[in-house]
Amino acid sequence: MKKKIVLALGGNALGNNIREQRVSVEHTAHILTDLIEQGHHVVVTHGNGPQVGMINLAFETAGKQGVCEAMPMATCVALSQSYIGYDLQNALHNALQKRGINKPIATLITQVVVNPADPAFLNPTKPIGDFFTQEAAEKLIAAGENLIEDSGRGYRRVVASPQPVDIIEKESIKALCDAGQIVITVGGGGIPVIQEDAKLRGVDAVIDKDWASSRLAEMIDADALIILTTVEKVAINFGKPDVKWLDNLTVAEVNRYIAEEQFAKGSMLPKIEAALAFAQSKPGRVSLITKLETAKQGIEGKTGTSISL
Ligand SMILES: NC(=O)OP(=O)(O)O
Repeated sequence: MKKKIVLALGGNALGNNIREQRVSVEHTAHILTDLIEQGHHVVVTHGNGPQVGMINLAFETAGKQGVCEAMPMATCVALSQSYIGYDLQNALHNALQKRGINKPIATLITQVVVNPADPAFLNPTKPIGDFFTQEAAEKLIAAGENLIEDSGRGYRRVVASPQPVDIIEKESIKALCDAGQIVITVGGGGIPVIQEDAKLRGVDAVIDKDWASSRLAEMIDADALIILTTVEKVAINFGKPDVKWLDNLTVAEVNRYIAEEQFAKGSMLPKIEAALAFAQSKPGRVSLITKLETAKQGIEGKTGTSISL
């Protein structure tokens, strides 16, 4: 069955730097083309953790040298949307052309409304940019910066990550989808903005792309939300001898595993919660968590971890 699918690309679909990204998006584009060739209507979203950190650091460094002013984080997210969107749009165009598929592709600069009273503004948790050694991190923390240890891989800067409340460009996304176009949107979770009287103002934050993708999937009435990550399936008792890889889950089962603290905070837990929110928003909606390489089999119900009511 042909489906309207919101597909959230993780870091492994993009790479961690400019060179890796160029190579990774070609591979990603061929897999997206497989889905498009099957007749699925694909809306692509993506993360930006490494990229937005790199952009922010570049402007901060240039600012310290008096070359230009430091760039506000909301503008750094906008730059990451356009730069990643360009690479994806270019690679997808080439992959589609190679198979003789003529389909318009549009990358949409997307603003996402957040609540200025969101407690996340008081507790930065979203890792961005490159990794630091403990020694380097301690110096930056002493200088007033926010860094945390990220999943045993080193220290990274962290910024606030409020919940997405609304997507300003949702009607444009719907119109492009309805016209049969491939849309790349809510890149990096969307540009975080707050509503002040009748105006929108960018704020210093990076929204979680899985949560923004879940909200988007609801708003455009998608059939499926696919969150791509580094593992083919979600597991409970992960890293233990009795590890169990999960196939098809109900909302109730997921809630039970969350209560048992089966999923790592800042890693699998936000993916599960975002997937759960979409799956329980309406009967018939399905969320799937899997790897980029197994997305096609996942849609066919052959692998991945799916969640439905
Ligand atoms: N914005 C966001 O969630 O990016 P990552 O997925 O790269 O962390």
